[in-house]
Formats: sequence, C-alpha cells, structure tokens
Amino acid sequence: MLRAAYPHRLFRDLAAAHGPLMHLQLGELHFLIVSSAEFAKEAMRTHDTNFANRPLMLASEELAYNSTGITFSPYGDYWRQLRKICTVELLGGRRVRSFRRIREEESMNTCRWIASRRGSAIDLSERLYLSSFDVVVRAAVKANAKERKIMVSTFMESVKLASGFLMADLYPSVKLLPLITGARFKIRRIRREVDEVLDGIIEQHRAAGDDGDDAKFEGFLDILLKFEKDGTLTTDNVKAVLVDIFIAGTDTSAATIEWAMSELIRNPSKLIKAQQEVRKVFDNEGSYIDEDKFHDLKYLKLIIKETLRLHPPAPLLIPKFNSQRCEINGYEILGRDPEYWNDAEMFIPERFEESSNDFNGSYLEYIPFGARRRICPSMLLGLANVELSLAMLLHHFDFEMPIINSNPSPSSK
Ligand code: HEM
Repeated sequence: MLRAAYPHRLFRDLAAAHGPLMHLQLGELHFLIVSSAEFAKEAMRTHDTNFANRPLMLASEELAYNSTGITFSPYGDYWRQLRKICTVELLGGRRVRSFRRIREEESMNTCRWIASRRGSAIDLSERLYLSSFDVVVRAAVKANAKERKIMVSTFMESVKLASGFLMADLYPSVKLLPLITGARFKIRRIRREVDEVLDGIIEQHRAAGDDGDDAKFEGFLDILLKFEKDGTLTTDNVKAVLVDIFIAGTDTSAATIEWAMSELIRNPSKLIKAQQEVRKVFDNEGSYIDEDKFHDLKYLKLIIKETLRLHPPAPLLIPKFNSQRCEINGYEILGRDPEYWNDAEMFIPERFEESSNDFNGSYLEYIPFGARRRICPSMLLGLANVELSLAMLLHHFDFEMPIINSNPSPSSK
C-alpha cells in the first residue's frame, strides 16, 4: 500500500525490497534515493560539494525572491555569505539566548490556553504551530497581533506549496504548465500578500531607525537591515531570508513538540518518568521554568533525540541536486533502519543513554538536521524552542488520551 503521507516510511519499505540505492523517476526528473549510511557517506562526504545545490522549484523561485534565501540559493559565494550572516549574526548562541523572554512568554501563553480548557479534550497541533510561529516572528520583526495573524495564514499556505514538488516542477520542459495548472497564479498571489506585509514591516523598522542604543533588543530584521545599509544585501534579499526563516523555523519546532507529546501520551511510563524529572528540577521554582537548569533535564534531552529519530520533521531533508556528474546521486537516510537501531519502530529514549549519536551530522544514520554544508543553521534555536515548550507542558499538566468510544451503541448511529 502506498503511504503518501509518510514518504520516508514508504522508501524504507521499498529499500527493504530493492536495496539501499534506488532510482525513482517523477515526471521528467530523476531521483536517486539512498537509504543506508554507507551510501550516504559517499554522497555526503566524498561528493559533499557536488550535492550542496538545490533544485529549481516554482515555489522557491517566486516565494523566496528568485531563490535568494538561504534554503534555496545555489551553492556559491552568495549562499556562503548568507550562511555566515545566519550562523554568526542571527542564530548564534548569544542571539538565541536573547530571545529567551519571547520563548517564555509564548510557552506561558500556550499553558494558559490549555489551563482555560481544563477537563476537555484539546487539539494541541494548531496551538503549537501558532506558538512556534509567534516565537520566530517576534524574534524576527516587530509586528502587531493583526500583522502576525495575516502572516500566519499566508505562511501556512506558503509552507504547503514549498514543501513538495508541484506538477509544474516535475515537467520543467513544459513551460506553459505553471500557467495551465494555475500554480504560478496561486503562488504569485501569495507572494504579493507576503510582499505587502513585509514591505509594511520593513518601513516601520526603517522609520524607527537605529537610535544607537546597543542594549536595545535586536531582531533578525534589525540585523539584516544593517547588511542592506552597507550594500551587502538588497531589500529583496532581506525579505527572502525572512521568508526562509518563517517557513523553515515554524513547522519544524511545532511538529517535534507535537510528536514528542504524542509518543509520551502513548507511552505513559515514559511520560511519568519525564514529568518526575521536570518537576524535581523545577520543584522550588513555582511556575517558572528556568532555562539555566536545562542541563539537568537529561531524560528530556533523550526524549527529544528519540522523537527526532522516529519523526524528523523533514524526513527527506530538503531536495538537493548534483551540479556535476558523479557516481552517486541524491540520498536519503532513514532513522528507522533495523540495521542501525534495535526495535527501530519503538519509542525508546533510553537508547541514546549510552550512545554518542548526536545531531551534528557526524552519524549519517541519524541526521534530523541534515549534514555537512547544508545542515540546519538553527539547531540551537530549534532545540531551545522544543525543550522549553516540552518542559512547561510536562511541568504544568497531566495528559492522557481522550477515551473514544469505538463501539457506538445502535441509538447513537
Ligand atoms: C526542531 C527544529 C528543526 C529541525 C529538525 C530542522 C531541520 C532542518 C533540516 C533537515 C534541514 C535541511 C538540511 C539539508 O538539506 O541537508 C534544515 C535546513 C534549514 N533550516 Fe532547520 N530545522 C529546525 C529548526 C529551524 C529553525 C528554528 C530555523 C530558523 C529560525 C531553521 C532554519 C533553517 C534554514 C534557513 C535551512 C536551510 C539551510 C541551507 O540550505 O543552507 N531551522 N533544517
């Protein structure tokens, strides 16, 4: 059975039947899927530079201002410059720490929202998405609640479009396909909406200006505008990086928190163990969860690792394409391969207790953030969001699955 919703699981099953290197043709495009760490080493270490490019896609062309954000810009000097701005200026440790108050306020808002629905079943998915979005947006720009609301719906639509190949992408030689399918029209409409919101916000930031107060909170846009001012970036480049950050930074954190909570609720003994740890560490803090004590949350860290093994938010990473001919093309590693993991399908955070496997891309059987040149530049911020939200949820609430009556009585039909 084809499980389109979980392509990584489908590839795992196909790899079991056809081997770790498979050729897949979708429309006019050729993909090679690598499902073993051995083949991945070839692609990600030996031919790393060759695979540091991204394919041209309609959504990235339009929404990422002609593919000039970090995620979709071609590998080369411009990308290297953006990557440096990102890792040094935007997403380094000091900057991530400076967003602490935002993370705390948003997690607290989520807790208040849950508390106000005490005793009833709740749908955490949307709430977690909104909260992750607000953390990233508030770290990036000064936007009021109305602007944030417009951005959420626009970016949710963008994520849907940007997270897969459109029919028009699969048949690049049919130049009219984006028009015939209506894809270009739809993407351009979203792009106009994104543009309008970002232009307004950029204008406000410019008008507020730099008052020389070094202690003032600096968001991503304030920093990017300095690079615009010195001529390193154009206004469109600035907007492309913002779009990138909104899209790459929201769904990933929200999905990780949601999966971690789902696994814990499905595994009550692990939920209790995690809760006991969080409550012991923050026993005397009242309702305050102090990030400075996160090094004591050893079990919670294992839970996050295990969640990212079983449910990486970008299981196929972001597509790459090889710029030159070489022996191995395209790759995908599966964190559920029984060759590398005992009881690969089970949620067992303890498996990481004795293991040195970390997120940094050194262990190719486990790369939830990717590896090498295109590795996620925002591991720190992503993990900080996930850790704080989980600690707050576990500290303040008890969770259990709602009881669903699967055997309705004849009268309720
Ligand atoms: C749990 C959270 C996160 C996970 C699991 C995650 C995972 C990933 C993965 C798998 C990639 C693709 C790597 C590749 O193609 O080899 C990626 C790229 C990227 N991520 Fe993340 N991410 C997370 C959070 C974030 C956040 C919070 C931001 C920004 C605020 C962010 C920004 C980016 C960017 C800009 C790229 C593109 C890098 C490039 O192409 O050079 N991510 N991420």
